[in-house]
Amino acid sequence: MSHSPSLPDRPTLNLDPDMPVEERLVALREHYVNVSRVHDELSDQLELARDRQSELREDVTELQKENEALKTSSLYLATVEELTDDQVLLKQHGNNQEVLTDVSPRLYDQLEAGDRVAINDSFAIQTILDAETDARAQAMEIAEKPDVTYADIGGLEAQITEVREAVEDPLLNPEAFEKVGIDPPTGVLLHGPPGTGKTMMAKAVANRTDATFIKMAGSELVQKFIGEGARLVRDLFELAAEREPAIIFIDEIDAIAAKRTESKTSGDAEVQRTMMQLLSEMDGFDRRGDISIIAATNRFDMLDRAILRPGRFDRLIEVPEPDIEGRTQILSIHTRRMQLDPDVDLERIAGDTEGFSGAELESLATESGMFAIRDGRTEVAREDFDAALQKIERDDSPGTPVAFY
Ligand SMILES: Nc1ncnc2c1ncn2[C@@H]1O[C@H](COP(=O)(O)OP(=O)(O)OP(=O)(O)O)[C@@H](O)[C@H]1O
Repeated sequence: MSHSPSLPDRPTLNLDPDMPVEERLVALREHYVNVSRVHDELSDQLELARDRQSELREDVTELQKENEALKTSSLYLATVEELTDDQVLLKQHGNNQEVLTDVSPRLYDQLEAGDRVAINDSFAIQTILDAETDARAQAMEIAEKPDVTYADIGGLEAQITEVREAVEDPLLNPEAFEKVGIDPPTGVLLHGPPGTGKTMMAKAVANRTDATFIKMAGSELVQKFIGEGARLVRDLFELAAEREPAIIFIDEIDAIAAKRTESKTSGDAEVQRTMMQLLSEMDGFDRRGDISIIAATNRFDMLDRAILRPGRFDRLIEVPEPDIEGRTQILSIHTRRMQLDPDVDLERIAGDTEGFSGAELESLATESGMFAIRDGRTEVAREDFDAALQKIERDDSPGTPVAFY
């Protein structure tokens, strides 16, 4: 990289008042010549600097493009097998395909055989994965003790009771199951429309039992970590064993456990491998009560029945859209930190929001607060809820179904 050239010395002019006029004139001429030279040198330098600036701008644009590409495209994982003189031999995970690829000198210097890297469709290396950016860390959300409690969940009393029996009791009181001589359920499957509180329930059990909450999203396993699904599932169970007591929460399990389709693309094979790994982890799972598995889906109809066999997800709990009573409770939970004008009638609002999920009721409350803020008030009034409701209904229409179940 070029360094900035040093600046030319500033010419000095020493005019002795006693000098004859001619000599002063000569000195002035000389000074003029020097000043012009310095001016030319500085102009040259300025031009060089401008060139450099536009080069750097191009670099920035290039890097921004790379950055965008990195954010938007699907990435595949590969391991560096060997570094040749100026190329890198990679082995792609999942299909074990070997490819030789070019790399920039900057990346080349950082690479070592054995490194795990993310590559794009054209096998260009996008990033080197270090311990932190390793797929395991990215694919799992881990919380020591999530802060959601049962009191934060509205309208799901029966479901909460079932979850507590199936997950909490075996964790807190395993002897009871031993004494009675039954095995606790292996896995609990929560199914129902989006935004109805499934994730919240899993977090609340973890909170109650002081368990580590480890979440993995099925869709990410197959879309983002192509070729890594099976390994990540294995890692998930290993991590849970390290962090006992733990609750494994697999969201959108339908993404890895959908019924087999006719098409036989490699993507399907990869999904199958991920699901087989999950089934084998569950089958080999020694249910001692300190690790619980909860999965959730909005697409119960799509599930491969193999995952519902005894010893797998053998406890099904339906989490429906809230009824009017549930909606009232959810609204009161999400408005409990707000100052409500006495004319706000949550039951009436619940009556007007048939078909709303918990998540949608939460946004209704937030949206109402926004209307109050816009109006310069701290108290939220009935008309704010009316305006929010109108806005949400307008945004949803025409024809976008609220839930898809
Ligand atoms: N029953 C409920 N009580 C209170 N809040 C709720 C309820 N259901 C949903 N919410 C609100 O909606 C948000 C999303 O809910 P959650 O993530 O539990 O839904 P989910 O059923 O897991 O949805 P998805 O299927 O989309 O993953 C929560 O953070 C919460 O604020």
